[in-house]
Amino acid sequence: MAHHQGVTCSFGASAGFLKSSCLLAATLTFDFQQSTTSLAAAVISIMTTHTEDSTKKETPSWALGVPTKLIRKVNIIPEAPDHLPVHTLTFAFPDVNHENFTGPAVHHSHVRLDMGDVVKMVIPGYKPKSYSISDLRENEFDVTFKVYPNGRASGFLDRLQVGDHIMSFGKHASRTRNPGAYVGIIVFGVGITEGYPVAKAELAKGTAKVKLLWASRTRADTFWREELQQLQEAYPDNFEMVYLYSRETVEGCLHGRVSPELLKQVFDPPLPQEARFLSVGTKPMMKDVDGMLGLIGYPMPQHHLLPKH
Ligand SMILES: Cc1cc2nc3c(=O)[nH]c(=O)nc-3n(C[C@H](O)[C@H](O)[C@H](O)COP(=O)(O)OP(=O)(O)OC[C@H]3O[C@@H](n4cnc5c(N)ncnc54)[C@H](O)[C@@H]3O)c2cc1C
Repeated sequence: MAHHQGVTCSFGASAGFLKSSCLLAATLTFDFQQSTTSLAAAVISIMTTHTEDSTKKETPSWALGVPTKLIRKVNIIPEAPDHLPVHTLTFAFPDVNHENFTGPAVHHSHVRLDMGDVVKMVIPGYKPKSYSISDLRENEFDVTFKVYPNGRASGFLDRLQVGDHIMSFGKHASRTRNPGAYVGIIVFGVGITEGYPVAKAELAKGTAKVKLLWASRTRADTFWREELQQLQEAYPDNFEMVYLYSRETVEGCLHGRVSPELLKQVFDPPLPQEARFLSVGTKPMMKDVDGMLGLIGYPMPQHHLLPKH
């Protein structure tokens, strides 16, 4: 899923460097004998060596990431014939100072969930792939992901075992916040991993009204329903959750697909000029939603909650 434009990094690595970085990543993933600290020190030293040896167009050293240890793995949607599995992986913050990250890479503790920042998971032999951080605690962070059939990145994450390391780094999404009293969030499927943290953050910031529309195929494709219910209870006047299912009719939920009419029905801000929107899904889905919002009186980018800068 491509939640947002332009955050996926493209790699122009030379064969030689790619090979050594894969080897390094593989070693770091499977050698559990060493401590994270010594692994991190090794990576930083290799990053430095690489910077000295490489030619301009090669993989930037900042994109190698640092060893990041998986400490918990929880299945939240089991695999079934009619839906794909979803897991939450909890990683410990890498034991590396923020100052050791260069370029656009940042330490995981610097990722801003309210701004839609991401963590880049460096998939060995492939490339860094973006994942929203679904929760950030004092010394650890969560990534919640759907496992796609033959998915290179999601398949690799799926095969990680507790105690394994993966190379990763944080990255700002280069967005600004365009405040408004009314925030509408439209998420498709696993896009809730960004939509829910942003909704929580907006409520914590005192946004008068936050409405979250979650479009899924069926109820079984959704998760965190209890957490979302708790958020509703914590902010009875400020938060509203709307479930929309395209392949199932469920009492109290909408049925159908996202359309201009549906968006008009769900989002009815008292002061339209105060309305801000965020959509999370594949690039075409987000583009479609922008078009639909434009049709019903919310032209973009004026009404974006988190426009790119
Ligand atoms: C900013 C950003 C944040 C993201 N956050 C998350 C997140 O929090 N959780 C998460 O699970 N993913 C997230 N993604 C998507 C993630 O980066 C990968 O694209 C996703 O895991 C699929 O990669 P893959 O290599 O496993 O699949 P690929 O090898 O790219 O594809 C494997 C198969 O799955 C299909 N497929 C891939 N993506 C989708 C899709 N979205 N819908 C339907 N079919 C698909 C492909 O068509 C192909 O057939 C995010 C993407 C971006 C850009």
